[in-house]
Amino acid sequence: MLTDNQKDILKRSNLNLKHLSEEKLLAIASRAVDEAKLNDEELLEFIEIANALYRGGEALISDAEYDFTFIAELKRRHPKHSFVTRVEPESVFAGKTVELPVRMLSTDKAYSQSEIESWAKRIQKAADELNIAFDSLVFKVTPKLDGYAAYDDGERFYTRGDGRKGTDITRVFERGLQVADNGSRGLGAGEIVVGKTYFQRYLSEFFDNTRNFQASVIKEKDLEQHAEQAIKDQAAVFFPFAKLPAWQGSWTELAERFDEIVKQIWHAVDYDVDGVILEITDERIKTHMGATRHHHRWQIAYKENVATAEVKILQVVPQTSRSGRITPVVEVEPIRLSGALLQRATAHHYKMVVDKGIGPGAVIKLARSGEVIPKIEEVITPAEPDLPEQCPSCGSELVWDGDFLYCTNNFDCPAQVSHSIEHFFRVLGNNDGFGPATIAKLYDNDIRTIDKIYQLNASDFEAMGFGPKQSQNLVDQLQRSLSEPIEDWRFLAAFGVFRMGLGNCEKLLAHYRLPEIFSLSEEEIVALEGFAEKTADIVLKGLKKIEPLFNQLYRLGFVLNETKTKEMPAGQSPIAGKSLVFTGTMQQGSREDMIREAKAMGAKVGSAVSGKTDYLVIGEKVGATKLNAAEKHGVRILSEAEYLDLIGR
Ligand SMILES: NC(=O)c1ccc[n+]([C@@H]2O[C@H](COP(=O)([O-])OP(=O)(O)OC[C@H]3O[C@@H](n4cnc5c(N)ncnc54)[C@H](O)[C@@H]3O)[C@@H](O)[C@H]2O)c1
Ligand SMILES: [Zn+2]
Repeated sequence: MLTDNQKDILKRSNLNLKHLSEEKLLAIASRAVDEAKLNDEELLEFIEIANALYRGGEALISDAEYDFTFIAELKRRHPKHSFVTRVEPESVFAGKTVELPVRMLSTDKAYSQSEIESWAKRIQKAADELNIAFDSLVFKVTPKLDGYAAYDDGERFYTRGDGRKGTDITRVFERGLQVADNGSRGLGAGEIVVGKTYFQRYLSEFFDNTRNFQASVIKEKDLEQHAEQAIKDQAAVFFPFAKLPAWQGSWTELAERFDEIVKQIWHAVDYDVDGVILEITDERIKTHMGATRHHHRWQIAYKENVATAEVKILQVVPQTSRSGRITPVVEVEPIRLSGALLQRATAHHYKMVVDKGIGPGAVIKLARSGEVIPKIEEVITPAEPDLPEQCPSCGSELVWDGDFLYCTNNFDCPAQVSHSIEHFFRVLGNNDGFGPATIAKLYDNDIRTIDKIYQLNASDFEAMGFGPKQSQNLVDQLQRSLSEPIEDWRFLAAFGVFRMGLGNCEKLLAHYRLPEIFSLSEEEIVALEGFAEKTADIVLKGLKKIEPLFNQLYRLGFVLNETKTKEMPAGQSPIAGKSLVFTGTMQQGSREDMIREAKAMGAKVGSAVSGKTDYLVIGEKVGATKLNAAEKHGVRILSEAEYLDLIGR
């Protein structure tokens, strides 16, 4: 049974059990029902409820189960779902909902030093792009408080809410809450926490856990007497991140003394801590790297991985992918890890297989970090690897390109051809029947391109050995794929151009219409959000390659829903035709992103203020030159918030 407190939280969050019964909810929580057996609605309802209960201080399951079992399953089914890509909402507190002064995001997470190293590489790239010496950068490590995120602007106090809008809980300060360490008000983001030792001694009798206690401090209009006392005793405080004990130093030192530094910072405070936060301190890098809707790219949380296991490798099987890359699939002795049965692991490429000795008999440490197929964390006992000499599909010679082995057969490697066809029908998503077995049979009958498939009629299928019923069904399904409407970006993504997954196709088609994308220049692609120079080059080459097939299929008359274009019609955009200059550090995203958006809305964006400038948009830490110039020319100055208001965001 759910407790009364839990029921109360669900009621306040406006969550009802629609797809699950209470019994099933609890059965899932106790893992008596496997997550894979849930349909999408049930899985999502379970996650929503777990999240609300967690935020309300009455968690139903452990964090590890939440992250590695349920969110991992959701991520596998719907990688773009808002629970994966945005800040998870919290909505259980009494008080007025208000816009937050700055956006409060979640954090990106890493569970191994190698993931931290990849993050540092992204910082290095940003430093290179800005001509800043990477070695001169200061990294900062602080404890990751496991309390309640809140923001103190000096006057008002807010919960994190959904990251954009929080709840005004200024009353908590009015009730006597202090800032940790005799700190002053107005230090920005932090967490409401309670001392561990104090909790054990005075509060554990009345509250299940610290989270439960912290939630009660925020949630209740009338404080419980022990909570009131804890505030008086300054055991429960607001701890601004700016006041946290920190390690600071260069990347070289951090990488060298990683374990030691993490351990020291992890234990630097007497509060519940669920990791450490690593971030870069240089404002230029922060602005340059910006943020996703979920986290700042210049910050990352390092958490301990609870789900690791040591297993023996049975064999490493080469598989040829759609692009001809040979992927090593590592098969291991089956093992259960945080609830799931694992039988295989990913090694990124054959270079890694060779370097690390990933061969039959080797013992490896697996970590399940949010992905369904676990990563190889460490090779404990290496073994001689088996390197494939030929493509496992067509027997052609293999060549190395960088870290990867490739099949040299670009025309009729069965694996490449079949995977491309399969990919096409799967991504379209408006048909059934073209799975691996069907496609293999077509391949054997010399039907090896998608346009040829669309020319087949029922008797052609029958002649290839498909039964009469299946043959008719295949023809019906082809017809259905042509007449059932799909988004144009989905259609484009089905061609499997390297780097043009669903997301990038949608971005591209928000600016250009379908056939015209084939005549775009590299500059035009680079100008779009998310397309760097290197990507643009690869995308152009990829588009060239599919153009003939695309034209043939496009002519068949698929029913495509056009993506809504980003450009607003002039007159409707409040900044169309206006001349803008952006300066300073922006809080709501990177300056580059804002500039791109402004351009897409029809504004001209310059770098210097002149008599022609309409608006100067200022972030934080603005130099005097631009401000003086604006004053001199009578240019209207807008704060970041005023600007976002103006464009209606
Ligand atoms: N058990 C459950 O049922 C359940 C349900 C939902 C979420 N969760 C847990 O919550 C996590 C997601 O929560 P989240 O979005 O708060 O993300 P998160 O765990 O990544 O934490 C992000 C937050 O860390 C805080 N933070 C703490 N110390 C900090 C420091 N030193 N510097 C900067 N920021 C610091 C910030 O307030 C920031 O908002 C999940 O990974 C999961 O483990 C558990
Ligand atoms: Zn091949």
